[in-house]
Amino acid sequence: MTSAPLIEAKNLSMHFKLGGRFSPGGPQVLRAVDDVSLTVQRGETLGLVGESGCGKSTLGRCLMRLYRPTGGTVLFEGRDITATGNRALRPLRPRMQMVFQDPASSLNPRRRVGDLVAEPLKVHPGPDGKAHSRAEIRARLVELMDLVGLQADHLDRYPHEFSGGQRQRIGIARALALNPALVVADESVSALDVSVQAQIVNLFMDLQDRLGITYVFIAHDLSVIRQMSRRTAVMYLGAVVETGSTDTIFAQPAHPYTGALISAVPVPDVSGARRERIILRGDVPSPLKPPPGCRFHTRCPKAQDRCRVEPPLLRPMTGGQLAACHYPLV
Ligand SMILES: Nc1ncnc2c1ncn2[C@@H]1O[C@H](COP(=O)(O)OP(=O)(O)OP(=O)(O)O)[C@@H](O)[C@H]1O
Repeated sequence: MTSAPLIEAKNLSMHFKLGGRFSPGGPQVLRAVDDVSLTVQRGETLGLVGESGCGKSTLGRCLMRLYRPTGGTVLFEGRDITATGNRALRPLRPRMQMVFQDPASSLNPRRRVGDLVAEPLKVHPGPDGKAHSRAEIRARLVELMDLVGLQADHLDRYPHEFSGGQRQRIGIARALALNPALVVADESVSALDVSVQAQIVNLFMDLQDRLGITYVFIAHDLSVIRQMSRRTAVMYLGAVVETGSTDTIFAQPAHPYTGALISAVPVPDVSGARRERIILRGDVPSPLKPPPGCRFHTRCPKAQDRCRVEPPLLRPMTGGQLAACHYPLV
């Protein structure tokens, strides 16, 4: 057994080139992900949290190599896959799967559930290199339905016959079809009602217990992140500003941005203490032109002169987490 992390990103960047020579502003570079390093151990969940547009989905897609990063490296099971071509990636594809936010748009409405869930099994051969037989596929479909809490007779129905939560179960069954080691769940419960959300979160956790799957769980909802993930990375404007144990980050946020996110939601505090609400001023700056120094300084209630010029590096805080801040909260 190797102790290498399942997935590791080192100084990962994804810069999109926008416009061209002839567009009004000329070519521009959008720094969706900027110098991010993180590791995810086998069988754990890393929560990725941050406001809309901070780069969570782009980072998830780089980790899965759906995007080829413009800088840095991605290691999957210890192997550098940063620049691996599509052909060489193909045998790895079954090992990493994505569950999206809106199952309605990712499931073709004209195909039966059985066909939708079977598709990955038809595209990819089994571990022995042979195509799956019809009997194998049927048996696997029944098994998958059971795993996600649906019934075998659901396989003959169409997606529109299901509720939002059930459709997400179908999306999860499809993602699990090939026994992935890594699942990147991108806002996978965000579109669901709160009670249904809880059921799907429980399903994700139950599947992790049973199958040992590793999750990168992307959400803007902190309570979902808190429930799901042992470790959390907080992103702001393309960068990770704080990362560490979820319990520590929620109990003692060090970065003022994390503090503001946590203070904005009614998260029960074990000590019974009321948190002071930290109000952020202004809007998130454009990733086309991130502020110099600390990229959060334009909105930070604690910003000082140094923050406007010197970019803070991630460094250990008293609670044990890492935070990129010159003047942390703790
Ligand atoms: N293919 C692309 N081309 C150009 N810009 C992109 C592309 N994909 C994302 N972006 C930009 O990159 C930034 C990060 O987007 P991303 O979707 O990763 O953020 P996010 O945190 O996942 O937000 P959301 O929760 O709203 O999806 C945004 O400014 C977005 O407009």
